[in-house]
Amino acid sequence: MHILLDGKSLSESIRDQIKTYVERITSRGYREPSLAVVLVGDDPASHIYVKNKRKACERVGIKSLFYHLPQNTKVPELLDLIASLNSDESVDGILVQLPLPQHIPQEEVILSISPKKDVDGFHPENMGKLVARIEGGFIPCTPLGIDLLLKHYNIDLKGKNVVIVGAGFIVGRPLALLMLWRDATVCVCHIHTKDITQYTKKADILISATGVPHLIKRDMVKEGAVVVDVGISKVGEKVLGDVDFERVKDKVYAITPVPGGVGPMTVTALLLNTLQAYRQNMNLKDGDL
Ligand SMILES: Nc1nc2c(c(=O)[nH]1)N[C@@H](CN(C=O)c1ccc(C(=O)N[C@@H](CCC(=O)O)C(=O)O)cc1)CN2
Repeated sequence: MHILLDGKSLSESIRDQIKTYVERITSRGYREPSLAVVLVGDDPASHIYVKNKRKACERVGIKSLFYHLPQNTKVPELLDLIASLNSDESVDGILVQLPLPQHIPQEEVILSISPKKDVDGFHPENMGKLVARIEGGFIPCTPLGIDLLLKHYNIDLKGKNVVIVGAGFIVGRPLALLMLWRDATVCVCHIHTKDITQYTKKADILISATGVPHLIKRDMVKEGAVVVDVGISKVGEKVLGDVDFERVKDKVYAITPVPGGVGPMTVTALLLNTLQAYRQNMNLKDGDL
């Protein structure tokens, strides 16, 4: 391995810059940016992610408003809350933590969030901008975090074979669109793909987002590839990624660790999206600050 793609340290440096920006803007009399975080139910992992997101907001001076609704919340109650957040001018971004309890239709909830406040980038208007390569929409946080990480380490994507394992709504599908936007040749493998190794072995850049611990073995990776691991699974006391890091690391040019790779970049991308929502809401232009 030549390079460890260190999302933790890149995140710290981006968050320092965000903090400086927020301090500067508030010292000039503007209000602080704000993010409303909505959590429905008691999924333990979601609780941890939400706690981390709120802590990250507070550290950079973004106000976080937290709405914790019970597991048996009725759909209209959640939609009413979102409607009131949509019309509250002091709220810049709205995030509904996924997954939602089974009785709540995810699509209906996502559609109810104002695209201007959709800092997760899941609303079809923002996904559409990703398809059409229109600047100014919100890019989903994990794909944006990966893009920033690859850019920071000067990993060029133009004409490269990017193979994504996992076609989920939060990572795989929007990431494929973003990689296409970066002029990569993109292949997406999913649960019905036969013999994924034939694809992964051809990847210049292999990105796995399945949540299956150690799915990606040494013989599935091309020599000198860049490997990005989005998976996080708890196995006993251990946190494992999708990639068998110890056996893969000396075969590749660059690889992300788990933890400390893509995870912190996801949260940092959320802070950047919230800042973007704030600047658009406050009508701030680049020259203003
Ligand atoms: N509304 C959303 N819901 C969900 C999203 C999302 O982007 N928006 N993504 C995932 C979970 N997720 C953020 O919500 C997330 C997962 C993991 C991490 C992270 O920092 N991981 C650490 C390891 C943490 C551990 O030890 O368990 C790391 O990789 O270093 C951040 C965010 C589903 N839901």
